[in-house]
Amino acid sequence: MKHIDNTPSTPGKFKMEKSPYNRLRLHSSLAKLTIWSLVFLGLIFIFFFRSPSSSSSGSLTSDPSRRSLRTSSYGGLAWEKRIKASAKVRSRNGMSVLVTGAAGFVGTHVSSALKRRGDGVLGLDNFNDYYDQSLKRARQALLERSGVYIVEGDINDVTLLKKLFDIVPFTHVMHLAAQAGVRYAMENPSSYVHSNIAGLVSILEVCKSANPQPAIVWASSSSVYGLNTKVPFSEKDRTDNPASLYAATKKAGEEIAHTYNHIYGLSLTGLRFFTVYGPWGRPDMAYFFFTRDILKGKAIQIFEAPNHGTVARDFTYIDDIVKGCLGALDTAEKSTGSGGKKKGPAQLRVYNLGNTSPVPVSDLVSILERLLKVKAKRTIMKLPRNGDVQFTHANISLAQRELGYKPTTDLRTGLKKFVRWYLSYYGNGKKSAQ
Ligand SMILES: O=C(O)[C@H]1O[C@H](OP(=O)(O)OP(=O)(O)OC[C@H]2O[C@@H](n3ccc(=O)[nH]c3=O)[C@H](O)[C@@H]2O)[C@H](O)[C@@H](O)[C@H]1O
Repeated sequence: MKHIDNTPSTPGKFKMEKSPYNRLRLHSSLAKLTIWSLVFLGLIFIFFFRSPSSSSSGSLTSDPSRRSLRTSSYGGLAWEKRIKASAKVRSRNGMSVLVTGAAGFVGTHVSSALKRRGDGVLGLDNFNDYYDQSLKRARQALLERSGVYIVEGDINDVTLLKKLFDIVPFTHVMHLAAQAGVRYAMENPSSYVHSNIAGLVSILEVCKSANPQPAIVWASSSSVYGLNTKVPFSEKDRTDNPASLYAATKKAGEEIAHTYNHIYGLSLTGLRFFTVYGPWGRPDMAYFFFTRDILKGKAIQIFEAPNHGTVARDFTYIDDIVKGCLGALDTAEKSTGSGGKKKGPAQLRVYNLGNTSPVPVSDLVSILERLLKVKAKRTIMKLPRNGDVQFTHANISLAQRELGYKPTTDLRTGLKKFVRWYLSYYGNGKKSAQ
């Protein structure tokens, strides 16, 4: 091999680098260098794209249950300016409220109502893909037009939460971010633990250390009444028969709230929402996807309890729920702790926010048929054992007395408003919800 190496191909013209073999060697070394450089670059690329951004805690990316894999990026003067402007109180005695889950159904309505009356509002939402993200973006655009900024981030991102409290001394937190839906808990159980338990604890941890500590109002659920048979459901009833993991995480949230109130003097109010519906609603809820499917001519399943038992819900219209949320915020007393230490007893409350008139699901479908002027293709199905309960019915006397809560919208009136919104949003059923 050596002699070939040193033998010039053309006498007098020997140039090592021009030897075909050496060229080959050079090429092969270049190729190796390129391959190794590519491998190296690839590793750097993988490292950077898999590791959390420096400004995010990383808990979002490390949890496989989450469907919003975008890490939030935040910081900077412009960002802080937007936050301050959004949270600025514009009315006398107004409050500055951090609304978690602000791009959600209830979150959007509550944020907008608070802003309208001059309170300062800052939203927080992780825009996960549990349902159509474009609907969440449309709600965000709606809020932006009224001056509410939504910070994109996860409630488990404690670094972000602390930063928000550094920028704004929130007087109140309206904690609505959650993994909703009773049936989806069978598909993705860890998402419920991530949002409804770990996320709640993150919020409370940051609130307990904040100075001043804010008062917290948060979303519990009618589902905590589980398999109870005594109706209407009262706050005094036991809540240890959950029928779904969703319900169990909301019940756990109520116990966690008790602990933070007891140890740290946080003022905490849990609101047990009863099947909230209305414009800008959640596409995973029956009234919403029934509307979509009826318009498409697709069959819908109506659940029935054993022995042809009626399945019914105390459907509650969004505007009534918003009034209940504002009533809870307005009557919330201050937290008593400071520097992470309790200074005295603090308020701990829980309220039913329902409509007090349960309606069978089959009647809901009849109302939709009339409003949409389309006959539904009904299939009757046995109530599946996946978290659903047969009925819900709220006793709201406590909320009435203490929050001034008084629902005024019956299901027909509320669905009429929903259908009007649905048709204008999705364009007369031609473009339909996903
Ligand atoms: O109050 C709550 O705390 C919860 O309310 C809501 O749960 P639910 O009351 O179960 O609402 P939703 O799914 O709309 O089903 C409505 C009815 O349709 C029946 N239903 C449902 C689906 C179907 O295909 N057929 C059917 O008959 C079904 O059996 C039920 O009777 C929220 O989703 C939940 O996040 C939580 O906030």
